[in-house]
Amino acid sequence: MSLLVFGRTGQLARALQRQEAVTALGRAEADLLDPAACAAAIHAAAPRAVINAAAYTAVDRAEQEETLATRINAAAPAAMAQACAARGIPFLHVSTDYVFDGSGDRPWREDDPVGPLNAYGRSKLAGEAAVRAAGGRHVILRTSWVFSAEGANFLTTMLRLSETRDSLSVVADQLGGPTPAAEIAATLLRMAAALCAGQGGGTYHYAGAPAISWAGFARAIFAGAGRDVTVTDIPSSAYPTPARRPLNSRLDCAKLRADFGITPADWRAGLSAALELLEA
Ligand SMILES: NC(=O)C1=CN([C@@H]2O[C@H](COP(=O)(O)OP(=O)(O)OC[C@H]3O[C@@H](n4cnc5c(N)ncnc54)[C@H](OP(=O)(O)O)[C@@H]3O)[C@@H](O)[C@H]2O)C=CC1
Ligand SMILES: Cc1cn([C@H]2C[C@H](O)[C@@H](COP(=O)(O)OP(=O)(O)O[C@H]3O[C@@H](C)C(=O)[C@@H](O)[C@H]3O)O2)c(=O)[nH]c1=O
Ligand SMILES: [Mg+2]
Repeated sequence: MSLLVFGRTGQLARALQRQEAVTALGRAEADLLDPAACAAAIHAAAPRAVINAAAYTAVDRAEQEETLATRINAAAPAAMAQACAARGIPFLHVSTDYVFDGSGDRPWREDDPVGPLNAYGRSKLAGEAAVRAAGGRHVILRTSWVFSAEGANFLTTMLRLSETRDSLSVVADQLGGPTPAAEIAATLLRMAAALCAGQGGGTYHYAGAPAISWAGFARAIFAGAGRDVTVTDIPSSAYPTPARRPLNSRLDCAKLRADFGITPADWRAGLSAALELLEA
């Protein structure tokens, strides 16, 4: 019995496949727009645990497509969690810092009040509620600012922009923890093993450290990649987007350390590793 992963092409799905011989289902095998098909895929595979690494992640586009985003980010995980509960196997789901409203100046804890500012955040929050409501053994791992050498993420966006630009304006008032996809994959695999061995579960935060602004992250990317791009700090108000984003996106990861002995990765090491891969 292997681990079943929903998602094959995304950042996290790829990292999971690289680290363990999981069965990964792409869109063609299991479309999250068809929740019943996702449940059927779990029953057919009879895995020892299920990790959902698929999601609707286009934050700005979600403002126009909230119904679609909610089907993928909430109805599908609901069906997956129910199927897992029925089979008595653990379900591991991934959520986001965007369930919080970004107020205050201390890192968010798992039991802090949520208040998403945008449609993507609302769809992910609905997914969390559905996974809990299914009543099975589960983990909801909230992470933030995921990056890797592949796929659509802030790192690959910055490198693409640096091909044609020698200066960029980047928001400096949104703070969070950039998180390497490989570290989330490793964490989920450790948690899956623990859950299969009977250890609890629940909602946990896992984000890279130390916290930084998007502008600071951009500077680290250009320094690491040896690209001569000048980054100018701007406030969020100077970078209008369809979706509002939280200012304080920092996640307090103490609970994961206490319960599972897992410490947040330093994103600077993950950045170096990703840049090395990109240069190879
Ligand atoms: N990216 C980020 O910065 C953050 C992500 N997260 C969460 O982490 C998890 C992993 O995200 P990440 O790997 O970055 O996401 P990506 O955007 O890299 O990948 C999304 C994956 O979901 C798949 N997918 C989307 N729609 C469907 C569908 N209808 N049916 C089947 N598969 C579908 C995509 O497949 P296809 O290639 O076919 O489109 C792709 O494999 C998600 O739960 C996300 O919400 C949390 C915090 C930050
Ligand atoms: C390209 C660009 C972006 N920005 C800003 C916009 C935004 O506030 C910030 C990051 O841009 P992105 O579009 O990469 O961010 P975004 O897509 O909102 O990233 C989020 O994705 C979802 C899936 C999550 O769950 C979150 O944790 C988070 O990672 O940088 C600039 O200021 N200048 C720029 O040139
Ligand atoms: Mg994005």
